Amino acid sequence: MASITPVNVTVTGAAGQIGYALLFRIASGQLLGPNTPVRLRLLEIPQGVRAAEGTAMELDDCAFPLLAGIDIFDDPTAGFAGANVALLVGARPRSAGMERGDLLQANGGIFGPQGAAINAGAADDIRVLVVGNPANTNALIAASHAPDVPAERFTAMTRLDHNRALSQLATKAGVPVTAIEKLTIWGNHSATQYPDIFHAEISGRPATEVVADQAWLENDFIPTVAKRGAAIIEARGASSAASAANAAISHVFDWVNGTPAAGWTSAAVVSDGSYGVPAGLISSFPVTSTGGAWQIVPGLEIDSFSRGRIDASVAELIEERDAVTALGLI
Ligand SMILES: NC(=O)C1=CN([C@@H]2O[C@H](COP(=O)(O)OP(=O)(O)OC[C@H]3O[C@@H](n4cnc5c(N)ncnc54)[C@H](O)[C@@H]3O)[C@@H](O)[C@H]2O)C=CC1
Ligand SMILES: O=C([O-])CC(=O)C(=O)O
Repeated sequence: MASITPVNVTVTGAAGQIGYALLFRIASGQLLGPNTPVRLRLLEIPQGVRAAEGTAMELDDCAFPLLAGIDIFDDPTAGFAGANVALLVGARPRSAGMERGDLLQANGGIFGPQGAAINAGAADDIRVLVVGNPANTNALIAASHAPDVPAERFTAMTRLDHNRALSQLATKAGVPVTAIEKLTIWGNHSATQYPDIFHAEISGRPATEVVADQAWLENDFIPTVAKRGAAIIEARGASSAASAANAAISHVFDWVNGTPAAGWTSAAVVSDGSYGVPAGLISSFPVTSTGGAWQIVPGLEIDSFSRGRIDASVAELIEERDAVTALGLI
């Protein structure tokens, strides 16, 4: 039986391509589970509102039993009022000739005010997933503008990278993805990310024994996973949308409902200093979820190959943090 009070879910960039792949799945109950009604709050820029209205008409036309209402906003304060879950998808993409600093500046102009609006009016149990790129640093900017919200409630998405790695490893090993456990994405959602199979198991056996192929690992697996976003853009003429929406659904579902007893998944969460990642950075780790909170999997041994790769991606995160600090964005 459906519980009575709907959960308020705010989605930014609702009229974009990920938004279109995401909203119907949220409304059908896949974000929070089959007993939880949802009220959608769509946040767009003014130019996106008309298209969001069209999507809302289609959502109405699905007559989803769990969809308790849809509201559309172009003002962050209104859009995040009462939000229990916020999916920050809308972001400023890099355009031709744009420098890295310009990109960070433009996104600071989006994620700073959105963080402040979350701080001002979201529900006490607000959980935020940042999808819009550069996702880790956008999450850091939003969190820094929300001093009253625990930093652990701001996360960034590396679940798509995790799923990409699962799929590549399963294909190489000739097993279903369900045979694989304990794979990890470390660091930044960027080409420096490190997909780590050194703790992974395939049907209970060490993945590095099943796939004893260091050349494949270094020259194929790691670059394929890390550059998959660019490969999709090249092939499709547009960036990943349905797979990104799918990953966002899984991230939030697991956060709220808990991860299975065995294994772990990957998410970018605020570092507590684990694994040499400076405290306060939002970096991808192996994580489990219980009681509605992510926990970083403790105590894994990190060999020197992995250490170098993790450090390189974390160095990029530090650079991004220093750049947005210098720009006065955090
Ligand atoms: N973390 C990840 O794994 C992935 C992240 N992405 C990122 O997700 C973001 C969205 O991707 P798409 O949906 O394909 O882009 P899109 O360009 O199709 O849609 C973005 C939407 O955001 C809206 N928007 C822009 N600024 C906004 C603001 N301040 N408030 C509310 N809405 C705003 C735009 O009007 C547009 O409708 C991009 O930054 C993309 O790089 C994409 C795939 C994977
Ligand atoms: O590069 C992009 O805009 C898309 C992206 O993050 C991905 O597919 O991982």
